[in-house]
Amino acid sequence: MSYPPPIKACDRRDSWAYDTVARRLSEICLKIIPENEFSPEIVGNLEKLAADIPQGTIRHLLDTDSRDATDWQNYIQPYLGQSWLEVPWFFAETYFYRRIIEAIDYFRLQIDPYLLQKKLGLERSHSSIQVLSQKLNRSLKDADRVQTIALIHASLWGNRVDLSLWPAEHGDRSISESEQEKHRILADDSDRTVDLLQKRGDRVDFIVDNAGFELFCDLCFADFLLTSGLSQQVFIHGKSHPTFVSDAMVKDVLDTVNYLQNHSELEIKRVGDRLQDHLDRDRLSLRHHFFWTSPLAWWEMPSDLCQNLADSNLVIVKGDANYRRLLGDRYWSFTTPFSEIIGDFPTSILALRTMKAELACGLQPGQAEWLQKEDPQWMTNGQRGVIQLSVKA
Ligand SMILES: O=P(O)(O)OC[C@@]1(O)O[C@H](CO)[C@@H](O)[C@@H]1O
Repeated sequence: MSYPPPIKACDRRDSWAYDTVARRLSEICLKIIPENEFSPEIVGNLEKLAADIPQGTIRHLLDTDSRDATDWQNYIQPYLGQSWLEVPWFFAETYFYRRIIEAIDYFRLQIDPYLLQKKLGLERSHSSIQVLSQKLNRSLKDADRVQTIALIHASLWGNRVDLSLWPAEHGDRSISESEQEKHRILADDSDRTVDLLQKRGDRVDFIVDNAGFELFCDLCFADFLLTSGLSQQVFIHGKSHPTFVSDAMVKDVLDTVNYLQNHSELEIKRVGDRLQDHLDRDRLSLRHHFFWTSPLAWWEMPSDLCQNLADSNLVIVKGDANYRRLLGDRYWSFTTPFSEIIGDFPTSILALRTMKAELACGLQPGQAEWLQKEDPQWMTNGQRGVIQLSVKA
């Protein structure tokens, strides 16, 4: 298969990619200093990293005893000596978050630098958690097509809250007016997804994205699948180390279930209790793999993970960074069909993504041009999304 070129920050100075590398990454790096109590040495490491972006050059990692060190040596080799702006944007970002792991000595100290943001993100989405909990508890009495689509949409719009973009202190961005939202879904395979789940939804895997409200929405969808009987087994795949500020790890899933279970409001507590029961009965299982923190495209997935996902009936991939990984973060034509890019994925795959980066696929002819006139920020302001399904026969 021939691939279009990868997005690079240096391609366009007015791009979101350029703004992310030239400005946002160093801001994200410096922001975690006051949010944690790091040693002077670690603070120095972070300040040096922030000062190095974007004019500095790519170098090998120093924490060479970490489990992912050999893989990262291979990832870095082709880009040694290039500037942060010249390398592919997806490499620059995943490498940046891995450089933070090095700077804070994460694998030895095990400090999640984004914990405060994750905690605030959950606590400040309280009203939306309350609304969705009530909807979920009621929906379980009649888990029909309409309810299933409602949970698909809730999982999609839960992605709109991304703490690397809208830090939790900016208030509750999670409330979604689902009915008025439909026109903001640029490609909607919800119905075909329900058809697939009703036929063969025994095992569903979520490649989750952000902790906080988005993870809560994904856990509600998982609970709905298991409690309704649509699925017998759900796997949640988290990141192997803190990354992209709010990306969820296994520990964040357990913390979220614990938060729900100990909530004073009964509707919320009921969701937490069911999720704990699913975990206790091994119907809900938690996994992580270093592939999900790598700079690799989905078609470079290691065989062990590929074989594991091949046993799933449907892999649900959440969020913008994971979507970028599915597309290899490349300049596909906006009308290239999603299934053409995803083609050989080991099983059926559903992407639920709000748009926060300048790439897209599977749109209708003329749709992108219309959107550009309607809203020049349509690809990056998180106000539109896609629900795209590629079915493995
Ligand atoms: O995966 P998420 O949380 O939906 O979004 C993450 C992300 O969109 O945030 C940055 C802003 O564009 C990008 O670098 C990255 O793709």
